[in-house]
Amino acid sequence: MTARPPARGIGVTPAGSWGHAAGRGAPVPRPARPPSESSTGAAVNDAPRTYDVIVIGAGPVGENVADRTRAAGLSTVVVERELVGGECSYWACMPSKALLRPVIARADARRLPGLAGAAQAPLDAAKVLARRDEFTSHWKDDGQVGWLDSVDVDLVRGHGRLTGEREVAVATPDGGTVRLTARHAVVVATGTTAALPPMPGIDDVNPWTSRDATSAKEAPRRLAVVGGGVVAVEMATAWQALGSQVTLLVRGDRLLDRIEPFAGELVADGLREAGVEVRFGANVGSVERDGAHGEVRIGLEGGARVTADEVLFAVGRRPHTGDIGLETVGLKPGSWLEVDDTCQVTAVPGGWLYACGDVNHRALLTHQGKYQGRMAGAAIGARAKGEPVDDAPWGAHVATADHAAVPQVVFTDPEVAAVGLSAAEAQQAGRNVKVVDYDLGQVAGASLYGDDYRGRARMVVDLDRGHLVGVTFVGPGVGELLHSATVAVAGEVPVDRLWHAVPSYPTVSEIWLRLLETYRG
Ligand SMILES: Cc1cc2nc3c(=O)[nH]c(=O)nc-3n(C[C@H](O)[C@H](O)[C@H](O)COP(=O)(O)OP(=O)(O)OC[C@H]3O[C@@H](n4cnc5c(N)ncnc54)[C@H](O)[C@@H]3O)c2cc1C
Ligand SMILES: NC(=O)c1ccc[n+]([C@@H]2O[C@H](COP(=O)([O-])OP(=O)(O)OC[C@H]3O[C@@H](n4cnc5c(N)ncnc54)[C@H](O)[C@@H]3O)[C@@H](O)[C@H]2O)c1
Repeated sequence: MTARPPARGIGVTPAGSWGHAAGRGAPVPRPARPPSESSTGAAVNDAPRTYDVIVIGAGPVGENVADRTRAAGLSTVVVERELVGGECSYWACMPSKALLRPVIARADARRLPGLAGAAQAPLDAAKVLARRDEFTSHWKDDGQVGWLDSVDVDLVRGHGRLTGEREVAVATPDGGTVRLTARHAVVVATGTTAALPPMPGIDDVNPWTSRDATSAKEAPRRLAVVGGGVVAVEMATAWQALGSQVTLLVRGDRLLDRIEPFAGELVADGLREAGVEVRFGANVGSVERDGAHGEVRIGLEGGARVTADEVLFAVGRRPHTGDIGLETVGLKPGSWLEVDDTCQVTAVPGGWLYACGDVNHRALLTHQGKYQGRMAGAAIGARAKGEPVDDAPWGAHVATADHAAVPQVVFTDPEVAAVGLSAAEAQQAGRNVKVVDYDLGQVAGASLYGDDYRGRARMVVDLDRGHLVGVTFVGPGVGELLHSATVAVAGEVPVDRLWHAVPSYPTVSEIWLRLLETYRG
């Protein structure tokens, strides 16, 4: 990763140059390296190397923790067993969005007379996949390793395990062991992997997981997708457009069940219009494949069957904590790591163990994990220097937004963009709220954006506190609107003051004016 991304050029920009770590000015002066430290991952001797901070896992979150602890002047080492940049850079956010961007651009073009005709052709799947490969730097991490080096964070390649308080042993690829000791903190940022449900036949069919769905070299003729969450709807959108006939098997009766119900409804409509077969109440009971490469037969409860060339299971995640030595510090292997708002693991005494990102299960999103990394890194820095920790809500060392203002964009057609609480969540939390809905297609900027614009917006106003606690937009192009809502929710901007925030005419942002007019009656 480079601190300042180079101008984008195919084959030049490393994965993760897209901003996982903060941009910064001059490098932070590095403390003198103790004799036991090495700047390489090679096993130099058996003596433990001592650092101020050890980070296990160099995904986007581990990188950001390391960035912040180095900025605080603490010597820092990260341990990575695969690629520096983690799941997000190589098998999740970046490749999936590289696959989806042309799909969404084409859908937008098809809504514009004068352009629609030119946008009827199928996507050139080979070129889309080649661009995806560029965004993953062909699954090489030299760029991000270079970034670590540029900020004086050491890297040890291998599988890291806790071996006791402040101790980590790394099993290196050459069969050696590097022992590390932390003066101040060990941060677990080991992320997650795809969960597979226990089911007859699942071990024999070699199902696709999110890794295959983001790195496949060609579109299967028929793809069955199991799940109704974000991975399922995004990957159904991508592969249907890239040439597969997709069948989406949803065990419940709606998509995206953690977001406002109208989001799932509009996304289901969009998937169906794109040619995806969406089946609700489809509970998969068994899977079997004809030989090693034959078709997959998926048995649904009730007796129905679906046949496909590949089956993707997108049914959630499990933490990478099964083999990281949790038992040596009194924790249960395989568990999510519960943390306080500075990301200290609450069940481990002494305050030296932190967990950031997916592994703490607060919000399985890159941007939110990176935010936790920034806060935890700053808290570690303050504690190491004996400075006060600002842990009041919204303080400098706490990830308060995890509870109140987690934003998420789902890159489907239409897009979904949501932050904070849904109406149902706010009501369940006992809040006195007013829910305001508006048809996005009635906004001038939206109708200019594309003909027959279909979308909807909702804001949830806490009447006792006088500010928004949740906003959801669904419609083409709404992803870029979301940050305005995040600022309103995280900033607890009084709704009366929002009335003075004038959106430009004629943009889709005028939805704000319409929502506020409706609220005020
Ligand atoms: C298909 C898909 C698309 C997604 N799209 C988005 C999106 O658009 N936007 C978004 O915000 N989020 C998205 N996410 C979620 C996002 O990928 C995760 O929230 C993010 O990767 C979490 O970062 P992390 O650093 O916590 O973990 P990871 O990215 O999983 O990184 C953890 C790292 O730790 C390493 N590691 C694990 N165990 C060890 C060990 N014992 N020793 C050494 N190293 C170890 C791993 O090799 C890995 O490199 C998507 C997820 C999926 C599956
Ligand atoms: N654009 C984005 O921000 C983005 C994109 C992809 C993933 N992600 C993140 O990655 C995480 C993982 O995504 P995901 O879609 O795998 O998980 P998810 O938790 O979002 O959805 C899982 C879905 O699978 C269903 N399910 C669970 N067990 C099942 C079973 N046995 N059979 C059938 N269905 C089952 C659930 O009801 C749910 O609909 C999410 O938390 C998400 O936030 C984010």
